[in-house]
Amino acid sequence: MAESTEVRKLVYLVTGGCGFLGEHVVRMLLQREPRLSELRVFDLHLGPWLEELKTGPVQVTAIQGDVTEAHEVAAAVAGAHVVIHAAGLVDVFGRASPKTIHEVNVQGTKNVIEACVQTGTRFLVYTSSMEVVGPNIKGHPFYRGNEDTPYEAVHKHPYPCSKAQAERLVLEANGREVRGGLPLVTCALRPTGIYGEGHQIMRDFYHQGLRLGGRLFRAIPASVEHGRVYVGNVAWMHVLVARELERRAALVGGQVYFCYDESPYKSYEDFNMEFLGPCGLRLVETRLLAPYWLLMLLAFLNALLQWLLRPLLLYAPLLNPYTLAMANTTFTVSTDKAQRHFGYEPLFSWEDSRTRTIRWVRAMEGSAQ
Ligand SMILES: NC(=O)C1=CN([C@@H]2O[C@H](COP(=O)(O)OP(=O)(O)OC[C@H]3O[C@@H](n4cnc5c(N)ncnc54)[C@H](O)[C@@H]3O)[C@@H](O)[C@H]2O)C=CC1
Ligand SMILES: CC(C)[C@@H](O)CC[C@@H](C)[C@H]1CC[C@H]2[C@@H]3[C@H](O)CC4=CC(=O)CC[C@]4(C)[C@H]3CC[C@]12C
Repeated sequence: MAESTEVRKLVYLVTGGCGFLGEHVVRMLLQREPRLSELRVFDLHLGPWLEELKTGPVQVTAIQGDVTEAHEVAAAVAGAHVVIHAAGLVDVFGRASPKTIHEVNVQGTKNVIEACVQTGTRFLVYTSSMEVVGPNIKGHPFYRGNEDTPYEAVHKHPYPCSKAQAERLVLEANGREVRGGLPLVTCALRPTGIYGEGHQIMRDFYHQGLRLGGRLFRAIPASVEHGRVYVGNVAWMHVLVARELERRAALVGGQVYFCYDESPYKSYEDFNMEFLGPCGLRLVETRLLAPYWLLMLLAFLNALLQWLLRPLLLYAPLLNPYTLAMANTTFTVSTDKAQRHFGYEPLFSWEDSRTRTIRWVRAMEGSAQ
């Protein structure tokens, strides 16, 4: 960890800094980056919690802005030493149009890259995703794979397509000359399914279970492994790689890193029950009641209903053809690339991550009663 006596001279910008991951990155930077003089938090929707951060030694600058607006991005980037680009439209439930997803995730990332080049910011960390790799449209499993594991990364859904395009743009920008004549250094982090305090999908599962009398119904075989990672460890990897980008530019620049930790390899639903079970929910076995063909039918009916209702209201259930296919395809990673390249080790153990997440769900429980 950097010496606490270090001079505070660095300016960081976190785009999407008020999101689920973004907030944890902001808080982790304030706790573990002693060289910070200013932390800029750029987001379409600023959170009220930012105000409480303005009493410390670091200047926290809240910037309400849109990454699809190049001039707003350039104004936020100008003068920053490091940009952590976490802003994105994370939608696999049909809430946003493919066009909007592309505008935010791809054009928004282009705007961030160009802003770095035009204003002279040299270090860019992009929050990519496991989805850039898979699961692919053919449902091929990716079992304990790494950054070099061969895999046919073919996608049709707008979200993984946009993340793959954005990641490619970031990696291709590595080495571009920025204002002042020095090279841009970029890298991309690929978290698996992030969980932890503030995870909206976990909140949705919890509320669904409350509505169903404390029960959730299994849709996915326990044998299907799905990679998950605690949000605090994702935030920590961002802080660490941002710190090492300058010192290890030749090694880290232009690289991708899966982001995972010691969270156990389980099915998506069984993993969620690690937190929802201690909060009173139980997972009902439905093997005989809900064969896969019936789940697919229900998923397609949900998609049809969403389309029919769209002129009237947004109907966006957890179960749709894409989410069912994702959940039903094994995708787990096992790699030491981040450890070898910039010394990443999870900051939070599985036990600590689980305890913190359960505490958060229980706090929701209190607010739900
Ligand atoms: N949630 C997950 O399991 C995973 C997420 N990721 C990536 O992590 C990043 C953050 O994701 P989450 O925190 O889960 O999502 P989130 O939706 O909680 O956070 C995204 C943030 O970006 C902001 N944003 C959206 N459109 C914007 C725009 N046009 N201009 C400025 N800000 C905008 C939102 O207001 C929000 O605060 C995303 O890039 C996502 O692709 C990667 C792997 C897994
Ligand atoms: C209704 C049941 C079929 C239930 O099991 C569906 C679960 C489903 C909502 C999730 C299963 C896999 C998740 C995705 C995965 O973790 C990878 C992701 C990476 C990201 O960058 C964003 C989130 C997500 C797409 C994540 C979304 C929720 C699932 C599809």
